[in-house]
Amino acid sequence: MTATSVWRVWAFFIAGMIGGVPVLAAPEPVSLRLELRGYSLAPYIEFLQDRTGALTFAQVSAESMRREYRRLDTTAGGFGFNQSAWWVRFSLHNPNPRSVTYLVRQDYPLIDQIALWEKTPAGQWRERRSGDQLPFWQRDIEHRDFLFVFEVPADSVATYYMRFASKGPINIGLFLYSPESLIQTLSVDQLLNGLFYGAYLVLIAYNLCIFFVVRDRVFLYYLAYLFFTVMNLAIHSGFAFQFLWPDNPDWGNRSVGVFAVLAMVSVLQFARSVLALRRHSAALDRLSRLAMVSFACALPAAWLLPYPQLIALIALLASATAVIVLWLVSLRVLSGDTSAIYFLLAWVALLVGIGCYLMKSFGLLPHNFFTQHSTQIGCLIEMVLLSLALGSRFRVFRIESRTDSLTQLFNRRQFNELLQSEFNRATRFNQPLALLLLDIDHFKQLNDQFGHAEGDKVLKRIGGILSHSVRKPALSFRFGGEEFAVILPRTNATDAAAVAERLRRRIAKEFDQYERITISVGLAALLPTDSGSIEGLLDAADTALYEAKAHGRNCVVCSPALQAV
Ligand SMILES: Nc1nc2c(ncn2[C@@H]2O[C@H](COP(=O)(O)OP(=O)(O)OP(=O)(O)O)[C@@H](O)[C@H]2O)c(=O)[nH]1
Repeated sequence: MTATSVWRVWAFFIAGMIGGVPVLAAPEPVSLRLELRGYSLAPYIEFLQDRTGALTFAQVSAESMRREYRRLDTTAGGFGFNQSAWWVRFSLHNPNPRSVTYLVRQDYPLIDQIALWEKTPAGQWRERRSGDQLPFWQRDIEHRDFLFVFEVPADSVATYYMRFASKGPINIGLFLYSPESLIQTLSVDQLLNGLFYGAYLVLIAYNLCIFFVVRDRVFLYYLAYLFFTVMNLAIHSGFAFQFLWPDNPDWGNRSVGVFAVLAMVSVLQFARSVLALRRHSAALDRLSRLAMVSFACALPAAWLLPYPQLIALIALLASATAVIVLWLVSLRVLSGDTSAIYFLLAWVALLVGIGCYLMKSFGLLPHNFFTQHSTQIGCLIEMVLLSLALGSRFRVFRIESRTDSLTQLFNRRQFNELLQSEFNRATRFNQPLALLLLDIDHFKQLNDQFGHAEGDKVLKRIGGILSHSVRKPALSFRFGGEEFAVILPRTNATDAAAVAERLRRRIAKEFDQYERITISVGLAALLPTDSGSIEGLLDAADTALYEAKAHGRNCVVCSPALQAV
């Protein structure tokens, strides 16, 4: 993700440019007869744009200004970035014979200043102030969103005014709740947020443990990206202000830029590392490093630039990061990198999540739980898939660590492990086990005459012949240098000798462009007994190979000590 939060802000910026279509007819008051649960006030709102931000409550509430108000006919008022203050007016009708209490929730928490005016029973206008520029404890109710409590007198219509002003984007999303319904909504909210952030904490703890075990830096980069992503989500949902820096509204505003940049730098570093760009493409690696350094240079902007310019810069960087990562990952997918496939799916999940959020902001999708939280859901899916990308990378490493890179046969390390396990199995089930050691004859001469590169080609071709000719349960290995090995489980000396002879002939026929390429084979077979050992088997095969060389090469020799078994 490139700073989820930034996309959210970007959404409001764009929504602000196209949203808020004015409708002239004044809206009806909201009737409080209803059991209101998260009831959107949007259809009941009138708004007034105060371009200089200088109008006073007395001015905007004057009868002469009545006609200046416009109706908001969208589900959320995205007014984007501007210098204006936005005045909002709505009325609540209480037809009941007693006063009732209701709450209004503003669901976008990054608004600098919110003020609310209501009439007291004595007929005076009373002002209440909130906003993320005030310390958290000054709120009516200490909640991450802005909550205002209203007491609507019996059998009356009460009108309320609100003023929104912010250096960031303005998004007005007002919802009405009865106290009971708010408690129900908040408890579901809490459960879902607990699950969501809990899942992140589990991912962080799990990957931290893995990092301590495997000590691979890619986990650190992943953890950094994970952490900065959670911080971005927490900042934009208001949790960070509520729980992390409730007394520091100034840092609250700057943190938007700081964590967005850190998330972008860390995702690029993670992509470089998990896709092993340095190994696969120096050009792509340089490009991603360049992007990282330029993004890191934007960090001081969080302190130096005015907020709207900062957000514009970050939105630009976020778009660049989205494209760069998509490009890097797609190129690696085309090269057949499995980790990159997971990475691509993860990135797509994130972009789809952001896309749904943007479409909701534009009114193209309905405002519901999924569209409201699609960015968070996209992020979570992204993080799980990135974890799988890491797992796939380790699978590749594991395969590489037991494979010989030139011949693609198992390497010596794997030989030791598999010989041990085949030996144990043969002992347990009292079955025969045979071992062939194959060595190319006069390979040094071939290297000297045709060069090392040609020697490598021969090794590769012999590796190919072995892997095609030796079928499971038999296993072939590059034992080292110009030497190969074949383990033949459940095979006695006679059958093993036949296999060895077949391989010798096959290789002798294979190469006609060089003078002649042949192999010598040492064979040892045993029926494991208490006295038998792996070392004994290996020594016997080695001695037999030595004898094959001594007998003029291009032949198979069975170890006399063991062949009778
Ligand atoms: N091209 C190439 N040569 C290798 C590789 N590993 C070992 N060699 C060469 O294999 C040759 C082995 O030489 P020697 O041990 O003298 O054996 P030889 O020439 O095959 O002689 P005999 O085994 O006695 O028939 C050396 O020249 C090594 O440099 C490799 O990965 N690639």
